[in-house]
Amino acid sequence: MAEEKKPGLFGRLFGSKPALQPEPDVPRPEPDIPAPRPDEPEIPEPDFPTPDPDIPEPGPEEPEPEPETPDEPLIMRPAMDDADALAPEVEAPRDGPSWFTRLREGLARTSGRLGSGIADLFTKAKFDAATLDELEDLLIQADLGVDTAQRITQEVGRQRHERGLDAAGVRGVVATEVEKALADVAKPLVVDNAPKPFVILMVGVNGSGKTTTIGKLAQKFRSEGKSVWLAAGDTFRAAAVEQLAVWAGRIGVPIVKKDIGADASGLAFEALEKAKAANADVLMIDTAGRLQNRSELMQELEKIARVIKKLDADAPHAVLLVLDATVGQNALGQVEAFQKTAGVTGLVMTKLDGTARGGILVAVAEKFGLPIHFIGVGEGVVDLEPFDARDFARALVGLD
Ligand SMILES: Nc1nc2c(ncn2[C@@H]2O[C@H](COP(=O)(O)OP(=O)(O)OP(=O)(O)O)[C@@H](O)[C@H]2O)c(=O)[nH]1
Repeated sequence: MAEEKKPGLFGRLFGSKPALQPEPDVPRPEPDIPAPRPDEPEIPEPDFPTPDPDIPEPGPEEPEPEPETPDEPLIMRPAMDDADALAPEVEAPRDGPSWFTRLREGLARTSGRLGSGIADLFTKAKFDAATLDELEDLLIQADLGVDTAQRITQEVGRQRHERGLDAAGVRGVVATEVEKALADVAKPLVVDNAPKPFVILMVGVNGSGKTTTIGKLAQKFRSEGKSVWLAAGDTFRAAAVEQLAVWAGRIGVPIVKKDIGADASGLAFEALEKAKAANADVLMIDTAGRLQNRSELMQELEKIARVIKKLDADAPHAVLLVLDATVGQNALGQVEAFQKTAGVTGLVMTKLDGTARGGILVAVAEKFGLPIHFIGVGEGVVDLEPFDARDFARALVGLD
């Protein structure tokens, strides 16, 4: 019998259709880390000796770190350092389904449940107040939030009364109302280039998709011709550093990393120093996944932000909270906690393909009004795109 061919790392990162994630109640503590296959090119060996992990901790009360410390962080540079010389395999495929098609497919679980639920409402003898209550329940079950569900239901009731609505009409009203709710938060991430680099701090709970998102964004920036540096600030888990190094190697960008247990703020500081010296356009700093109720870990985030300000008073220029859509209502608590501690400036919602409750994005938008910059509907590099309110709203209810 022919052995089933497993997708390799390349397939997982850049093309193949991922298996849908289960819907966990809590964030998964240890996500799968893509491991390089033996037949794939090795990441280039560093030119630098392995540093002493005990780096001085720059802090506000402590002396400024010297520009050149003896314990240089490990910098892995890509074989090609030319922004135009992207390795061909990291180029996003130009053919294949459009983003909207992938978005629709990604949101199929949510739109399938909503769509069939709405269709069922029309099998009733009459569309009355009880039917509207059922519609409201459906919307709440899709995690759109009570306020939004009520508002949409009222609008459906009004339009049904005025002009009559069939199932498609109801889906249209839902899409329009969702789009209105999201219009103000759908904002692109603007990377401005003065002063360089634009520093992006990525935060979120374990397994939310931070590292993967950094890889996808780095690839995007590179394809726009920007020079990108990565900092492996998750100094708790060797696998996280390795995962980021795999992305860096494939995309062809330098990564700054230290041994496990090193101080994350010191690493961030040195990475910014190096990226500045290299005149990089963008520096993305990964951070350890943390539960929002672990105050000491949350304080570490504050420290990273504080320390890099010594080199650039405006850094980090963006603090992106990566939210896993499959955690449902937990996402609301995460935004609250990270907003307080890390000064979140924008959101990325991943794994919308792994849930039938993709409406959580609407609930988050309504409650916090934070910009939503990107959404993810799969593990592939093409499965993360800037957030568009109309596309999302239509895909959410299964409209073209
Ligand atoms: N289905 C699906 N999977 C995703 C998406 N985004 C990320 N993932 C997967 O989610 C898992 C966790 O992603 P990571 O990037 O490792 O998460 P992390 O936040 O860096 O995790 P920690 O290192 O534990 O903090 C990986 O298997 C990713 O491939 C998405 O949009 N859809």
